[in-house]
Amino acid sequence: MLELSRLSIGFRRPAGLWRREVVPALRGVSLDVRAGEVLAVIGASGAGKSLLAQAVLGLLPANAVLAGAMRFQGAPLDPAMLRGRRIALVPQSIAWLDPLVRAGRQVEWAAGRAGLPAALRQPAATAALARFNLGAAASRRFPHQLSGGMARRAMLAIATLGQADLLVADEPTNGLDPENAARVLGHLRALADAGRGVLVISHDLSAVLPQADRVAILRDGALQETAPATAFRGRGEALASSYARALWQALPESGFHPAEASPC
Ligand SMILES: Nc1ncnc2c1ncn2[C@@H]1O[C@H](COP(=O)(O)OP(=O)(O)OP(=O)(O)O)[C@@H](O)[C@H]1O
Ligand code: NI
Repeated sequence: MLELSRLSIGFRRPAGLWRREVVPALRGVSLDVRAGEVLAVIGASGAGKSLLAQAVLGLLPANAVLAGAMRFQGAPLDPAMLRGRRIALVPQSIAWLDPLVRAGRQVEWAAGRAGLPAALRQPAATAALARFNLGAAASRRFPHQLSGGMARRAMLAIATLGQADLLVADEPTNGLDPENAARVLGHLRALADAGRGVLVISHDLSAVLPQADRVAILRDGALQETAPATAFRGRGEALASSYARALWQALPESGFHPAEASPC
């Protein structure tokens, strides 16, 4: 569905009086998202995860330089044409919500953009908010009256309300308690099971692993490997990169204790 080939992103900055240099941020990343799957992109803060999302949605800052190829459903990707219709984004920042408009109304707008007739927009918005555990009281609030986690769930309602084929969710569980986080990831899983493609970005491998089909590991702008979620078991012998193995072994659920492994 989505194919990224050798995608590189850098940022122009002045270097002396006349020259400009490009500081690399994403280096030759190739990956694909298939219909029906959840692909998790995992990496530490600053690894380039959000840049990947911004590139796919055509939302990179003006000083960004992009190289490589992006294709969507077999054709060169034109983000401006597809954004919000065929490709939806759950942004990392809750500042994407309009501060002057009540949350429920913003979800209704999304229903309008999805092509629903006026009479159906409010019930659709109510249902979308309820899916993420938000009721009428939250719907009436302005963004600044919502908690961070509530605002994130409102953005999830907005992004998932349409019929987008591909959903890109950038840190969709940040600020959520385990119950709401599980609900969010469960819904993303259900969208994939219904045939959509889901690219979920997170710094938290253990949170997304149970719902992911494949996991792409980013480090300092470079892809370390893309592995099936089933490779994250045992001591990570099935993982190709030492970085992915170290990430896995650091999790309690790996059951790996370095102290036990070394004879001392
Ligand atoms: N507008 C910009 N100008 C210059 N550099 C930028 C810009 N936006 C991002 N970067 C750089 O690109 C790199 C990757 O940023 P990105 O936001 O993709 O990280 P991330 O993996 O999403 O991190 P986090 O988990 O903290 O959200 C960082 O080194 C960042 O400083
Ligand atoms: Ni980010």
